Amino acid sequence: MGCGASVGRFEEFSSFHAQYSLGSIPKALGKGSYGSVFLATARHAKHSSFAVKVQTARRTATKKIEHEAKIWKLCASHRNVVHFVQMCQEADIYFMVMEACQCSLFDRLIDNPKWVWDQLSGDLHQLVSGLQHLHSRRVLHSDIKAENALYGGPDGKILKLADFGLAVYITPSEGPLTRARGSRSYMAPEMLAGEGYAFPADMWSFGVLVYVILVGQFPIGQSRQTKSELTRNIIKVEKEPARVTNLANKLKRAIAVEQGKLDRRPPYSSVNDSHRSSSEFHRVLPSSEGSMAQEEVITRHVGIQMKCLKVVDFIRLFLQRDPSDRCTANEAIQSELFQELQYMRQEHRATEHESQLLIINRRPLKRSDAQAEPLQKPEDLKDEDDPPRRPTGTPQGGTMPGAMSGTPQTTPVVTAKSAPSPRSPAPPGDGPPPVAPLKRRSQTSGGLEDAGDEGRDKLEPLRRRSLTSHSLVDNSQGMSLLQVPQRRRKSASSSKELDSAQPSRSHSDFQSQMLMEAHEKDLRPSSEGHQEHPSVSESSPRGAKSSASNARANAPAAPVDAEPEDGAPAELERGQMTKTFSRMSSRGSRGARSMLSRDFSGFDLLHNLANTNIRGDSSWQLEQSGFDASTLRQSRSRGGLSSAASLRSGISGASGRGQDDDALSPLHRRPPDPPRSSGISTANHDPDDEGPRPSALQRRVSLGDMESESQNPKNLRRRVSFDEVLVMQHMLPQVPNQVPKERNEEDSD
Ligand SMILES: Nc1ncnc2c1ncn2[C@@H]1O[C@H](COP(=O)(O)OP(=O)(O)OP(=O)(O)O)[C@@H](O)[C@H]1O
Repeated sequence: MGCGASVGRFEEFSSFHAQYSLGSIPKALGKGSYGSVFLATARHAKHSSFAVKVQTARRTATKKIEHEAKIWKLCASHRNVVHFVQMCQEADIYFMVMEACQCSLFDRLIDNPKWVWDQLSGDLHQLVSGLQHLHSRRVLHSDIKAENALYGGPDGKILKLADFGLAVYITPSEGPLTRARGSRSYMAPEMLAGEGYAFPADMWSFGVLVYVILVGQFPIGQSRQTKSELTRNIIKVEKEPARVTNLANKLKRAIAVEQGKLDRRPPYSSVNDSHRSSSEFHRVLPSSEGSMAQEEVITRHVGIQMKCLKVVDFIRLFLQRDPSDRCTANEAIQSELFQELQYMRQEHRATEHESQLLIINRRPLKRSDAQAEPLQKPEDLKDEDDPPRRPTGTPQGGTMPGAMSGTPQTTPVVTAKSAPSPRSPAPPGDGPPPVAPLKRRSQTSGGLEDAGDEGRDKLEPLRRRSLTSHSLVDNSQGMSLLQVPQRRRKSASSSKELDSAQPSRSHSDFQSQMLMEAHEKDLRPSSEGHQEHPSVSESSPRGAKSSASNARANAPAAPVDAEPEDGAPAELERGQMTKTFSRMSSRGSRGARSMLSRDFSGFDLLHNLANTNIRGDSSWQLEQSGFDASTLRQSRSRGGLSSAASLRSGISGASGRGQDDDALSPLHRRPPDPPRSSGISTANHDPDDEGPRPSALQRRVSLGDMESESQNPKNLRRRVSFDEVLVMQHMLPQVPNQVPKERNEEDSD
């Protein structure tokens, strides 16, 4: 049974303009496939701002609009779901009134891809909480992606799930859904393979989203592949995406190498002060005192890497090919990641050190990369042409909304990879502000009326449509994200933005525009966007619902996105602090060059690991299967100061236990006066470059350079260390990603 029937009919819609005002010039907040979102104010309470999604029945089927509102109402009563206010209708225009948010997660990723640890885990926790709520109400969102997570709440810090246009209410009596829907890059393999899907499909999409947040690219797919190629690549994932596996392995190896350096270095107390002050060891340190210990630097590296690994392991809970191996939202909320978050929030309070452990997605995310995915027809609209779902054998019932409320989350048998703790953390408090330089939309009480008074020149252009595609970055060449040249970004197309200079319009004018837009849309082929997913037909024709095993059997043995194996480990000289430091600063010359060739910070490390080979110390190169972070923890715990510090940063940067602020904080204090002449350019490369073009200085900064020239004062800058660059990241003004403010074209294959 389709979900449309299960949620009942809407009451008569009231008039929108009797209750709300769009202002003399409607202020656009965003534009989607089916309508535009504007800022509105309530007439009876001028200080109340709302967002209203305006859709025309000609553009979007009435049934779909009503279905979206019904599903939304079922699950809107949660802090991590955008609040649904009401639906209004005037003629054939529908006004979906909702809580106004400030920006989407996608906007945030593009505008400022920085994350600090507790903020990241807090945001992820909020997303999982929203999903948990949806699934507990038996609502499958079906379109989890960065564009559909909005920052809202009183201070814009609460992440909320939005856009229920593809959501489905799954009754207990219904079998898995079969029609693929959503954004292809986020679609679960079983969905694309036509194997039937349910709530685990949302969790796969969530895993993809977290990977995008962390790495800046999709776990599967390449930039120039067609939809059918992407579909095949997703379907033929063996157990989990190869990129995820490789990234985890590289992180483990890198951590082992760094830990090995700590074990090899002489005890801190044995370092001769004269040596420290006379050697380059002192000079390369970025702190004002110049007294940061080597182990602190390494400790910081390990801390970042351990955090990266934690998040990658978290992602692996969801990116499992077999839906029954995937973590449910209920299980995810109890994962180790969130347990630590809870500890930090309640007992430890993140220190400055921890909160400044930057996780930066430096990938030049581009909106032009994000392609609109032809979205699928909601389930309730395809009753006539869809095959019936397979019954599950569960008792009939639960077809009315009232039956949903008490229905627990009953996903198919899903097992988390790691046993969650029985202790369920309470939802964390609001995280730190998502981003400082976010382009926040005005939500002042004056609303649109004021906007009109202030002049139309100040109107914010229509928020570019933000849809995600299968192709953020071409990873096929195994290039570091830092090495991937940013393509030339197109300037914003004024024709695709709301003309901020258009004259003030009356309601009828506005209505006319909506009708014109609807007419234009109707003229386009496939304008409804409800067609069968082409890729589904290509890769898994309907009626030929291949099983997972069949789909995998048909796939080539090696994943297309498999990455090269890690390279041979580099040799590490024991007991020489300066050389160890230099080596530490340049793990693998290739990686170091890459790191230093751009503005660089903590999570660039992850990018580097994700895309290049790592060379480590052979004695510390652990077998993948034998590696265990807890083993490292135990081994380090025997080693005194360095051990404690490393563990505090590495493990407890996440866990927050045993923080040694004095030992760790100097690195993380932001220098008061940012020197601009650091020698490291933060400018983006020419988008058309074949590859990165580091400056002469940057080219010199390599492992060999640092070691061979380390005693020459003239070459001080050449010995810029990993961590110096880290700190420079703080010191230098941020170069915002230059993202074309253009609306994406829809894919057309
Ligand atoms: N409550 C809101 N507050 C602020 N902005 C919003 C709100 N809802 C939506 N937007 C903006 O409008 C854009 C389009 O909204 P929405 O995704 O609901 O439309 P859609 O037609 O369903 O889009 P899609 O093509 O993703 O299906 C969003 O990407 C977001 O930027």
